[in-house]
Amino acid sequence: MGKLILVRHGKSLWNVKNVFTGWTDIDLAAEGIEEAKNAGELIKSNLINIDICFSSYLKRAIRTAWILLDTAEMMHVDCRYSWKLNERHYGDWQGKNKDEVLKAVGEEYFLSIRRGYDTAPPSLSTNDERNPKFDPNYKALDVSDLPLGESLKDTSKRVVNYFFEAIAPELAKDRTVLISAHGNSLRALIEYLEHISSEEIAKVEVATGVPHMYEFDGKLNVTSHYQLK
Ligand SMILES: O=C(O)[C@H](O)COP(=O)(O)O
Repeated sequence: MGKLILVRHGKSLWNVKNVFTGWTDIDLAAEGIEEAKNAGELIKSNLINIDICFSSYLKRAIRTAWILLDTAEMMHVDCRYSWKLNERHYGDWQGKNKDEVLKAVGEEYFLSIRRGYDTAPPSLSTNDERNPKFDPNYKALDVSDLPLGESLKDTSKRVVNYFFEAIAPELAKDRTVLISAHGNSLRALIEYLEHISSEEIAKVEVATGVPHMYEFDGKLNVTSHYQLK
C-alpha cells in the first residue's frame, strides 16, 4: 500500500483577516506562500517521492500543491482536481468575520456549527450570488450536487466518497499520494482514517502547511501517522 500525505493549504488572505471562507476562491497570503514552500522543503529533506497529487478546485489549495511540488523539485507530478475536496461550504457565513458572527449568534450555536458534526450553517438562498451554480468553475456539475451550506457530516460524505473513488486505487498501486485541501475537508478525512468519533473530531485542528503522513496495511487500515516538521 502506498503512503498518503495530507496538507492544508497555506494561510489565505481571508485566514489572515479571520473571515469565513468555505467555497469562496481566495488566494494565498504571503505567509501562506512561505508555508507551502516550507512544506515542499520538508518533502524534499525527508526524501519523499510524490507520485500523484490531488487538490480541491480552490486556488489556495491548488497553489499550495504547485508551490510544494516546485520546491520539492517534482513539478512533473500529475495533479487531479475535484470539487469534492473543497472546503466545507460555510453557507451564509461565507465572507463574514468570525468574531462578529460569534458575537451575533453566541458561543454555543457558533461552536455547534464550526466544530460540531451535524449542524449546518444557515444556507444561502438559491438566488444568492455566492451560490456555486453562478460560478463558471462548477458549470459541468449537476446543480443538485452543489451545496448551499454544509455540516461536517455533509462534507465527510463527499470527501470520503472521493477518497474511495479516486485516491484509494492509487494507494493500492503503492503510490505516494499528496492531497492538498482544507481545514474541514481534511478533518472529515482524518475522522474517517483515524476512526475518530463525531464528538472527538471537534477537538481536531489541522494547521496550515504542515504535511501529515499516513501509512497503511494491505486493507487500508492506518498503521502509523505523523507530521513532518
Ligand atoms: O473556510 C474557512 O473559513 C476556513 O478554511 C476554515 O474555517 P474554520 O476553522 O473556522 O472552520
